[in-house]
Amino acid sequence: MNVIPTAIADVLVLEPKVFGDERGFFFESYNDKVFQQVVGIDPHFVQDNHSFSRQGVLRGLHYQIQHPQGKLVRAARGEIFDVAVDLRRNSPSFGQWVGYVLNDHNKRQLWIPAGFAHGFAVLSPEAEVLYKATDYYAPTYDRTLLWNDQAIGIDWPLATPPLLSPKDQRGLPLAEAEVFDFSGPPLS
Ligand SMILES: Cc1cn([C@H]2C[C@H](O)[C@@H](COP(=O)(O)OP(=O)(O)O[C@H]3O[C@@H](C)C(=O)[C@@H](O)[C@H]3O)O2)c(=O)[nH]c1=O
Repeated sequence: MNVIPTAIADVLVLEPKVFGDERGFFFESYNDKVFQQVVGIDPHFVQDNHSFSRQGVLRGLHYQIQHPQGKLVRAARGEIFDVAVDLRRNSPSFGQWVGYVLNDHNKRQLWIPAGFAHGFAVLSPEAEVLYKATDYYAPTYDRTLLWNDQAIGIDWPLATPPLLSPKDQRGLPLAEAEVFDFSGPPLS
């Protein structure tokens, strides 16, 4: 497992070791012991999610203001630009974002602890995204941060306007969004 730090200390890119042979490939997409060693926390993942989207779809930026979820994200098919925005009010990186290309070739995973908004744009004709979450879906507390808020300034690699859900079209800019009152250490 190769661990790549990002500009936001608590967000990490994880690169699993892939074993290729004439049959194809094998890799451990999650190993609890290794995760604890490289990330330094003991997560309790309780939900696995799987979504399919077509090119140009953008999902996000989502967070739960109570029962915040840490997420371990990967693209099992296709390619996405995956983004985390720090919403921990007292964090030195509050309001900052990081974004990485995750695809079925690089097999990179993005670890996003609780306290962040998360979203992704689909760069390939189709993409299937799998992610683990450390808390359950809690629709009452589900919030959407506006994907193109100028104050955040995410540089989405999109040639045309994205396809958004009605909920995501109504996302709030950072200045109006509810944010988290903790700054860290990261909650899993
Ligand atoms: C997220 C979620 C949705 N749903 C249902 C509610 C709704 O009817 C349908 C579609 O929900 P959404 O439109 O919120 O799906 P989506 O836009 O894919 O939401 C997801 O986006 C990415 C970026 C995330 O980070 C996730 O945490 C989640 O918020 O699925 C669940 O049953 N469980 C869940 O955990």
